[in-house]
Amino acid sequence: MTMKVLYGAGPQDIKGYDTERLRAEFLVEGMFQPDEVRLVYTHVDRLILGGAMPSTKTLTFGGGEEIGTPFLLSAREMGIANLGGTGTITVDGQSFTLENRDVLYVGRGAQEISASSASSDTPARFYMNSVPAGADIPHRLITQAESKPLDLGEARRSNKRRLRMYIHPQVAPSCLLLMGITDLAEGSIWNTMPPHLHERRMEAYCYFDLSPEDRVIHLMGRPEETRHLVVADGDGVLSPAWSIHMGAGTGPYAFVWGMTGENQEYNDVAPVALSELR
Ligand SMILES: O=C(O)C(=O)C[C@H](O)C(=O)CO
Ligand SMILES: [Zn+2]
Repeated sequence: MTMKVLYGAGPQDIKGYDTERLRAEFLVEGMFQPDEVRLVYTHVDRLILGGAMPSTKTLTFGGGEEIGTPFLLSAREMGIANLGGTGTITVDGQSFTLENRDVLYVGRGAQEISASSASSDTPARFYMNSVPAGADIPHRLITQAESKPLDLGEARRSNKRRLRMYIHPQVAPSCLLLMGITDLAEGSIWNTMPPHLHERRMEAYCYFDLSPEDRVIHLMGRPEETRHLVVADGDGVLSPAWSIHMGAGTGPYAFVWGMTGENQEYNDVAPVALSELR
């Protein structure tokens, strides 16, 4: 297992960032590598994000040496979304089979986590978000069928999409983690349109199901001074509470969103009018 650290940046900092620096602070590349577990610890609300892609072997992790606790989840909870082929996550001997777009909630106190794929031809791609937690909540598999759907946007505005909530008070309660997956309707390209801000929660995205040649142009920053990141399949993006987050794809795509902060009120957002964007 590898763990990189990102320290985070504020709106004043990014005024002077060039493309390389902006990408270094906000874009997480290379999370999914065959037979590796790659995590990134960010000081943006202490969210850890990362990927595990078991191909030919079972990957075992869960030690806490990098973060100064006995185990990785001694004081944290975790959501694991499967973005690839069928796979299994075993948490302290309890096994869960995750099909594509199923999500596992792993509660605080888990010690040993292992990940394997049903087939090395179509390996599982396990995407993880972990945040500090104040209570022990039992591990729980949330299948796509159990998630709560929300249909947004319109085809004529190219922003029709179905958002599914998995780790959410009405579906599978957690301490502070929220996690879901949004799929764009065929022909639609815009996510999170119109955009919003939520000062009380940060957010992380992981874009997936893009063709190798396609990209998402992810918009970020203060509404009055936006920046963009050009994002490929499997890349993660950090969105601090001060930043908008929205994107347009050059081809089909989906993304996982994860949030943590002061509350779990999904609707606690401030809409941003498109006329405010610069
Ligand atoms: O397409 C969307 O809209 C989203 O998926 C929005 C994210 O869920 C989000 O930004 C939640 O705050
Ligand atoms: Zn948001």
